[in-house]
Amino acid sequence: MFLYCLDSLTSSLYPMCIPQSSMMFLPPMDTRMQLRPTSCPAPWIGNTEAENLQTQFCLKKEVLESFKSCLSPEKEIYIEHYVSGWRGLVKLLNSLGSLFGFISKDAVSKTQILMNFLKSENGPHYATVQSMVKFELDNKLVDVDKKGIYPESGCRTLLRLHRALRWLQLFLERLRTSKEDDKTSVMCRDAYNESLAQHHTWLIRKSAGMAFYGLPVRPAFFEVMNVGTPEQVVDVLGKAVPLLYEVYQITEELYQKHNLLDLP
Ligand SMILES: CCCCCCCCCCCCC/C=C/[C@@H](O)[C@H](COP(=O)(O)O)NC(=O)CCCCCCCCCCCCCCC
Repeated sequence: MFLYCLDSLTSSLYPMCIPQSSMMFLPPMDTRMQLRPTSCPAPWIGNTEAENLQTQFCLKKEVLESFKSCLSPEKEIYIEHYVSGWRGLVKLLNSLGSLFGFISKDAVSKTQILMNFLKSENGPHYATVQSMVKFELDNKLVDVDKKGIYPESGCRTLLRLHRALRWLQLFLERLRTSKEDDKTSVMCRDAYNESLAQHHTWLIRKSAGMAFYGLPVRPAFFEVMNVGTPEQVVDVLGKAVPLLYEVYQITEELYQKHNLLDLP
């Protein structure tokens, strides 16, 4: 079955092939037709060129810089910048259309939980991932074995983003080393199967698998990142991937040390 999908870059329609057996996981037709939610206009569409420049998403500025600033010289991870890196990614995701809405909604909800902790009276304890872990464990604010009275602790919320960070790093590495004709949907699916998928229910895995078919082709995806020529994109990805890996590894070791990698 072919569906026509709005190309997020050129606003033209491009065909995407969807297996018939998977159609039941798609959102209702009226949602599919409106491929970009009105509340999330494409970031590059403004009334004037100046507005376009101000509102355009930029991978380097909104993601790379945030993840760079989230590491302190002592290798502590600042939650505020970590969250801001995720928010940049959500902005990019929103620009790809409403097919990805259920993913961005979950990411927004998780970043919001962390921001709420940061703004609360306990805010200073949530400055870094390290201080958050210490504070929540010392004060028994984490459901360790099964869901209980703290279903939305900072530790379990950040763990979900942490697992997604592994997917992101694997996906970006595939993109970086890909050739022009390689399929973004395949790169995304392989990275997902190697990481996040094992933590997701069957329904989420099927829905995510369907959404991947809606990804723009590689050249269009590179343009959405807005960092310049394909060579420049590859260069930025070459800086982003090791950085994301470092943030991932620091969190992974911390969570491992405290037995937090399987929080319900
Ligand atoms: C560009 C393609 C984007 C594909 C995204 C691939 C990841 C697929 C994730 C599917 C998540 C589906 C939503 C629901 C998830 C939750 O069930 C699940 C468990 O939470 P719970 O324990 O509270 O129930 N949540 C999670 O695992 C957290 C998922 C967070 C996903 C954030 C993804 C943001 C993606 C941003 C992509 C931007 C691409 C950038 C390329 C330069």
